[in-house]
Amino acid sequence: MTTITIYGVGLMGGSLALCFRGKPDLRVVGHSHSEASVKKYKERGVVDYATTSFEEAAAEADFIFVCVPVGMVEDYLNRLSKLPLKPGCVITDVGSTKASICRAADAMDWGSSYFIGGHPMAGSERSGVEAATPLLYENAFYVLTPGKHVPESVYESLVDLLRYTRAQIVRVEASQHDDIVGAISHLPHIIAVALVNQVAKYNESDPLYQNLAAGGFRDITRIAASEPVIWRDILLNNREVVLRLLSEWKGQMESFTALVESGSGEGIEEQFRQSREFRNQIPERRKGVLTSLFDLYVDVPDHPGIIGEITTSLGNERINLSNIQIIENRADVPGILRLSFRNEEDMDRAAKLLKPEYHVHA
Ligand SMILES: NC(=O)C1=CN([C@@H]2O[C@H](COP(=O)(O)OP(=O)(O)OC[C@H]3O[C@@H](n4cnc5c(N)ncnc54)[C@H](O)[C@@H]3O)[C@@H](O)[C@H]2O)C=CC1
Ligand SMILES: O=C(O)C(=O)Cc1ccc(O)cc1
Repeated sequence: MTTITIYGVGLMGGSLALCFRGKPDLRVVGHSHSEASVKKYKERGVVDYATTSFEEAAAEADFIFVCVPVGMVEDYLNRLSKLPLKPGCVITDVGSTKASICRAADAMDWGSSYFIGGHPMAGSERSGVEAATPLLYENAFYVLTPGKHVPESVYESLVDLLRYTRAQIVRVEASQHDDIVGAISHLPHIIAVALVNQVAKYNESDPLYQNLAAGGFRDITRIAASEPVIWRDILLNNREVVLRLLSEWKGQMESFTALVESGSGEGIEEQFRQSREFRNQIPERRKGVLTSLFDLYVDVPDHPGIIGEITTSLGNERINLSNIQIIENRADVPGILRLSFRNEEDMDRAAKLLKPEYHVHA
């Protein structure tokens, strides 16, 4: 029997627990500092056993996943390194930043256990065990940052266990990871939050802003609804990278200001041409760090009952929808329905089913 212990059974830890739970010869133990959470983990059946005792949770573990906010990871690792862990125990984390966590872990005395940094590059703006799903990591990249002292066989044992997530493992150096994730995840979260807060201010004097904010605005600001504590820790932990990126971002904004000020239509077009080219090269159907849902867009004529017809025909074929949204529903334009699925197979089946009757696009 292999015991897997998860500290912090929230969105990420809970989703890992659901990937491992019930698999042959695996036992999942959850830890929380609060009694109420331990009760919840048990009631929801995400773990085989749950406890508030830090020591008891670690005692029999073969693998330990630390899934708490980034600002607490170092403290958890420090406490773990001082416990009599099972020889050969592999400790990993899921923190969104890697350089400072790995630096701190490298300086700890792990005895006969090993630390390997981890970051599953999938998630959502939701949080807590209530949002956990075993499908979270499917098709996503999962970064591992093993230090030099970690034997290959130990690294492989973690990779082997992570098969259950159906994620694609990538080995990256910790500081390179932080540079990349800073640009594709941390900066976008700041931009989304700043944009939403800017519009929220205008909305105070004219509520029409909120009413008209739909479609593209919702798309690029979904992540502005992310958990504040998690993001406070990420941005403060990746401080230097984030500050450099923000300074370069200011430069980007200044260039745009200059183009608009000088009326340079050609310059503006060129910016859009460049971004379109790079944007179109990004693979569409792999889950990235900013979760790409499996979405279909269906043009729907404006007649009563149409949405019911579509959802009923999907239901009859047992195709699960994860979300549904009417993007445009004015009298003068056809409506667009966005159907979101949890995986590619459901999306493809839905497209096949709906195509004969409706105009369906990705
Ligand atoms: N949210 C996301 O989409 C992603 C998050 N991560 C990383 O995963 C880790 C966990 O994040 P989530 O599962 O999203 O968060 P969450 O809020 O859903 O879960 C956090 C867990 O940590 C526990 N915890 C222990 N001490 C805590 C404290 N003092 N304050 C708050 N929570 C405490 C909570 O009880 C909870 O079980 C973070 O390090 C985050 O950077 C990594 C990839 C994606
Ligand atoms: O909601 C989204 O798309 C995210 O960006 C989720 C996310 C949050 C933090 C990470 O370190 C990785 C992924």
